[in-house]
Amino acid sequence: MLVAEAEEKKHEKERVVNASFPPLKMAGLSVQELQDLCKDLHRKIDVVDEARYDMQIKVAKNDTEIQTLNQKIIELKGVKRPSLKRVKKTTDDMLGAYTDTSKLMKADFKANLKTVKKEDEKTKLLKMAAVMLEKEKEEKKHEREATLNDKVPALQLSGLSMQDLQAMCKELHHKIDVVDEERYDIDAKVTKNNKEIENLSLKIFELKGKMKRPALKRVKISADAMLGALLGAKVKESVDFKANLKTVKKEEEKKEEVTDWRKNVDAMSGFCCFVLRMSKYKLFLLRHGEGAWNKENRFCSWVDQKLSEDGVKEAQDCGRLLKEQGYKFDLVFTSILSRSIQTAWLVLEAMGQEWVPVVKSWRLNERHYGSLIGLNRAEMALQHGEEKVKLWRRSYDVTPPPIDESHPYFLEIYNDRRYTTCDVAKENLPRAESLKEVLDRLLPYWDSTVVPEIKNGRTVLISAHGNSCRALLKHLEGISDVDIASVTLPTGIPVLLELDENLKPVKPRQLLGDQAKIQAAIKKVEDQGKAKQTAT
Ligand SMILES: O=C(O)[C@@H](COP(=O)(O)O)OP(=O)(O)O
Repeated sequence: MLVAEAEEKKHEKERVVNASFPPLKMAGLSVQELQDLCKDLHRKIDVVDEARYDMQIKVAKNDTEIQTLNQKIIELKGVKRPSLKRVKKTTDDMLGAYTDTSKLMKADFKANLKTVKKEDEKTKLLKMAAVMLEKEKEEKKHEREATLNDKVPALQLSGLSMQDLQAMCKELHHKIDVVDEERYDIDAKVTKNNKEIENLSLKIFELKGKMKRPALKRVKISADAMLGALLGAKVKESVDFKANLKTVKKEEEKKEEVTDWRKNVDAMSGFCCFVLRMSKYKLFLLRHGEGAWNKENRFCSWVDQKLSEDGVKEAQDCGRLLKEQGYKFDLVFTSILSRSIQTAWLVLEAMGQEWVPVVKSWRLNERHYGSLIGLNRAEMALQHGEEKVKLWRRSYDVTPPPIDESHPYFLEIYNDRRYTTCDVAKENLPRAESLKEVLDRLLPYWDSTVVPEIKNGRTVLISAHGNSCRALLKHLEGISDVDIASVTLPTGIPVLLELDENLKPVKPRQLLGDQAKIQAAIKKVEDQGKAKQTAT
């Protein structure tokens, strides 16, 4: 069986590599055409080699992460890592250690920082560390460029005969195959490592046994609705009967609190009230195209992942659709996470409106999923039940357990330079958020920065995330705390809101595009929280 599997993998690899670079056809080509072909092949080697190089770096990073996670598991199982020696060092010694890279690896920063009492000394050290990190990043960039240039030296075509050119084409074509095969193998390793990291993270999560049962939300619901639910009528999955029974004390409580503007509208005989109010402004909300971790079904949140290939296409399709429908933007707001920025760029490019200003703020970031970050939703549903995962993902005021320093992505997030640019100090940035907390941090930005632009007549696109857009929709449409749980946004689908002069919606939100596809995409996002077995 193992042999058969290995054979199958080999064929798959050959198929993929051959499909990316079909056989060489040189018959009948002129000298000029052969030169062009050489250039094209040379460029392709560059592209594949860059991809290969980046993946190799990722493998190295993942290997370190796997080691750290394994160590963590050993510790959690009770075998203690030998404690780090706390060396009392003067600030000058420490600064020396930071500037001397050979000592840098040995410095136990955490232990030492505790010994540095004065605040200004700590700041000095942190600044030095930031400079060091920046320098290291630059060095890595140069190293990358140097390695890539070495591997694919510049093309020399002048004075080559037709025969020479044909030989060179063959050589370059062969080289592409070699590099692409390497890239393929490394890619497979990245996928394997990702899976391993995911499993280890899950194991740690379980070992810590930290997961507190999130407080159940008390939903006010009418007695009739509850009886209906008990008798099998169609009810929302999120209803918590126990909590509800306690809230239903008197028959008067049958009166359901209606804060959803759409319900109010229904109560006032439907659409007539829309036509009474004029649409003054158009606002577009967009959840970015599919990100790498959306594809892997992992909670991505504040981890900075790029768009997947499908995500790039979604963003481009979205731009083309908006262009076809004749929309023009004056201003785009994004979060400070790459997937929302990349989406904004691709949309603007597809619309031919690249010049439109793009303004970024952490306040539009995805909801901070705390310690759930990096974990696979389906596996969490298997472990903790679909209901709980739904509460974490869709309830209004349940905050997931916070991220702490031992979390595998803690440093990647909080050491990122972008979080030194926020309008709150890094240590006051969230460690986990409910949807309510997202709205709390988003509203001041909306009121102070976005609203004035809209009221000045600018057509605004907000390219953000599933939950930051849901929070904004809740605010704008007055959706109730309960009903917001059933609002799900698919990736790459623009949501058009038509607003009156007070920025109140005058008609239901429109998800633009093929409605059947949109419904299928919404279902796909909802199903991410189901406990289906993931392939191993
Ligand atoms: O953090 C994430 O993984 C998703 C949302 O996850 P769910 O709330 O859908 O679980 O955010 P986005 O892809 O919009 O940036």
